[in-house]
Amino acid sequence: MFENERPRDECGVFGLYRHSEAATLTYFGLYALQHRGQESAGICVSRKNNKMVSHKGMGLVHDVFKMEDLARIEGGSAIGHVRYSTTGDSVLANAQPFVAQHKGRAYAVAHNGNLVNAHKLKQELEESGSIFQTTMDSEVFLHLFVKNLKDGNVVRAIQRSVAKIEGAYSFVILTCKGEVIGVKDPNSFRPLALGKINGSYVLSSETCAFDLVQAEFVRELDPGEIVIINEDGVTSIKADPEPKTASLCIFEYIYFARPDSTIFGKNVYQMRKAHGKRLAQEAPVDADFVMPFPDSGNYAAIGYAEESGIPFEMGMIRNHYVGRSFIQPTQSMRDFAVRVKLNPVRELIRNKEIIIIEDSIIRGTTAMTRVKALRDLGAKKVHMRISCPPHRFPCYYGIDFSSKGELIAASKTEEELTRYLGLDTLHYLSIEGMLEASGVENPEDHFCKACFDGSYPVAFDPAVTKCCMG
Ligand SMILES: O=P(O)(O)OC[C@H]1O[C@H](OP(=O)(O)OP(=O)(O)O)[C@H](O)[C@@H]1O
Ligand SMILES: NC(=O)CC[C@H](N)C(=O)O
Ligand code: SF4
Repeated sequence: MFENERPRDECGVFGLYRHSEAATLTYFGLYALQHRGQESAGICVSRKNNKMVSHKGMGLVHDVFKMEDLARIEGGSAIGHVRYSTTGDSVLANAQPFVAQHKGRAYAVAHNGNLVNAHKLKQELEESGSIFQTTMDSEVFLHLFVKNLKDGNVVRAIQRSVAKIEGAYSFVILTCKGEVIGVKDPNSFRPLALGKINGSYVLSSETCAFDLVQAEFVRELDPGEIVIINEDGVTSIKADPEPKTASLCIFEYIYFARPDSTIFGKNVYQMRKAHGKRLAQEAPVDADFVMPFPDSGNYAAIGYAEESGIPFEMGMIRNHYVGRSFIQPTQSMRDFAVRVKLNPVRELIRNKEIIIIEDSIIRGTTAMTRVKALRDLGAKKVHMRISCPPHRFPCYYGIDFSSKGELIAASKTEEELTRYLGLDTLHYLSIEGMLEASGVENPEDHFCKACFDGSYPVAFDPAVTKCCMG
């Protein structure tokens, strides 16, 4: 894991029920979700006679799809996926949607999340004769699904299959009849929303994709809900019994989701700003200006500046032609990659006291090299404030930092980190501050925050690694 030693983005899913431009709109949907996965992209479209066509490739959405690819698969219902791997290698065979044929019928699934018992289930399935085509956790679901499809009842087969899997899943499923089905795990780790477009329905990881395709937001799926979109409209089947406590990934707000999206009932921009305001209350310090490490730090920095009354400056400029995460094999190349991404505005920095707002520190590469750059330009004092608590524990639910050794805050105290990063002062947002500023009732029963406090909502086998399915 962690070749680039940075948190990797995670997957985005999109689905659209019967539309003359289903493939093109799904392409635009994936474009809007690109920040969730930059490894591979794919679209799968239903056809008459229980068939499907798909187009998948490694890389970014605009590299994978040419206009002629979309024209070739246009029409029907469509589902799409942008991937960043959490289980299984980054190879074309693992690009999603994953498609399977069963008794002359095709089914496809696009998955955001991570199944913590996939390894065990795969062993059981192989014992009973299943042959796997990929090394992804997501494939296990489709094997269970076809095994449970004996009487041809798709919804019952989904219900029986989700009863077996554990962990995080927001699935978008396409059946050979063109039905589009959304499924959310009972903990609701990852977002998934329903929208309406020209009398048809659409599903997306984030609402920013609805804005792009001009769909109207209807609602988010509930924990454990299955939504079936077909010629009868939308049918919802609630989990039985209904889940009591959700564990929505709070790190979606801090880093992953786009600020123009509304997830889990709250706008991401406003949540980040509220975290920044709280950070200003918890860790005030005097300075000439507040500046973010863009992009994800921008919104908490606005909140910090507003609350503290200290001016806001964009002291560091982000190169927009570099992705969020990019794999570099050596430390010197990683340092170079961060230099490409973030460059200081030198005229602003000399002799100034600065407060940097950063959304998170994972390995510390960004903070280390960019603080040094500010020092080299003559900054008088450099304070850093982080708009989330220290990352001390790995994530097993769909974010790819699954090894404690890579998390710099797992082995260093705040004081040690201050020295290591060359800062005058460093403060993280407290766990209580993060939860209280979120503005939800009973946040302890609402969010997953396991990477900060180690209280994991779903049990997992720590021996299971990213490559355990190979
Ligand atoms: O401590 P590190 O290992 O350097 O990781 C943390 C950095 O990585 C992320 O930036 P990223 O480029 O992924 O996304 P962004 O442009 O949305 O901030 C995050 O916002 C931090 O800046
Ligand atoms: N980040 C994700 O949501 C990844 C989905 C799935 N576990 C995969 O590795 O493809
Ligand atoms: S462990 Fe952290 S990143 Fe993973 S789901 Fe929980 S809050 Fe999100």
